Amino acid sequence: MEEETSKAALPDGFLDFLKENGLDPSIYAESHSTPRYIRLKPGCEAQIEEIEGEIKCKLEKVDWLPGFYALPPDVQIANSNAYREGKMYGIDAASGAAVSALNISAGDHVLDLCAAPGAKLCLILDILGDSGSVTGVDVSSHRLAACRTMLQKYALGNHCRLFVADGTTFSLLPLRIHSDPKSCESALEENVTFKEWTSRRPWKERKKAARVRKSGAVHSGNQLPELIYYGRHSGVVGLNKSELYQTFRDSELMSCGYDKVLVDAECTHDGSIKHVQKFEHWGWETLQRRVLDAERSDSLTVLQLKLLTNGFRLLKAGGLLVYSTCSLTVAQNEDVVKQFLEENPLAELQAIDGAENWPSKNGQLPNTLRFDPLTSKTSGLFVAKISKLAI
Ligand SMILES: C[S@@+](CC[C@H](N)C(=O)[O-])C[C@H]1O[C@@H](n2cnc3c(N)ncnc32)[C@H](O)[C@@H]1O
Repeated sequence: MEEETSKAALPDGFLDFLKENGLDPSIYAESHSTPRYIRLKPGCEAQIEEIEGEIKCKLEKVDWLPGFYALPPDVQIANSNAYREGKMYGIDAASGAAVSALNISAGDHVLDLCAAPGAKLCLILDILGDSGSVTGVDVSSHRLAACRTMLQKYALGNHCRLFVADGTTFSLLPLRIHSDPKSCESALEENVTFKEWTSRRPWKERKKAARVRKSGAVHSGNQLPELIYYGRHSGVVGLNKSELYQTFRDSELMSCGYDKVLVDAECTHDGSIKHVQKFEHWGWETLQRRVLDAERSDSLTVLQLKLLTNGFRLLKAGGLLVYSTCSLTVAQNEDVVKQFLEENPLAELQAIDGAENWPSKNGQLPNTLRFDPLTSKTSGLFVAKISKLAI
């Protein structure tokens, strides 16, 4: 009966899309009761009762994912003081699982290749605390600007730098040597150093960045990555432009690359029930155009493979990469990973620690995982963990 209701609520085009991709529409049957999830900023756990009082509901601990809490789907948090003051984040538990699969430890240098709007990036920074670094990259300048706002809201930016760039060609290594944050020159010219970041950028610099964006150079990968934010301890302060934008040989990447890379790739979002639900308001025709278009799906798989390949190139030997999408189609997940493994003999799929207790199912490739909304009571997500072997 419930399945019938959900089928009736989904448009024919979407049902056809699910059928073509071998996906059972019943995974959306309980979508309207899927909980929403939050995590608390480290240090705010003692304030749980106060927060519960404010949002007028109990925070139910997610027993399989430390630090996460479930709430009924209709509870609003955006207007609460706790949210406004940056004490809690809205983030789906499956997203938390993707970050957990990276096994981040203190001091890691992490690359987040599709970072915006930044829910996973913030979690990574909270795990790292006062150590390591995070480099966030996204091709969309307005989405990455929202990510920067989030870093500022949660006071998380100290060890982070953000670049508007094409993740398929991004080529900057982590800055392992931290420079002197007191250096105080402008970095507009090659030979002067970056001073502390400020939101008030010189007019000339803003104009130049706008020109580059307008020309489409970011998308074509012909332009230097645009640094739109860097924290005091991100390693940028005190460098000059040529030091920041140094290029490296691929052989150097094996020892100097990132410890961890997250490729949370652009996808059709069909597994994300929250995303699908938005189309109830935007109109199902928009879903047809943005999600189901076959040509778009084909070019997406090419993009996903390129992002995964470049993310892996930037990983050091012994490092770990997580590939995730909020699509549940095999084409955007197992097929992409399979082709990538065939082309990259140094890549090996790894079991995800702790996943035996997660409400996920096995993917079609060994060690890959699928969170479907019905079984997991989370938003849909595919997760694969890949290590880079030494030569
Ligand atoms: C699924 S979202 C990432 C969500 C993000 N990781 C988070 O947790 O908030 C995918 C992102 O990929 C970005 N993207 C699309 N093509 C890209 C490319 N070629 N290089 C880098 N980012 C890209 C999109 O702008 C979008 O922000």
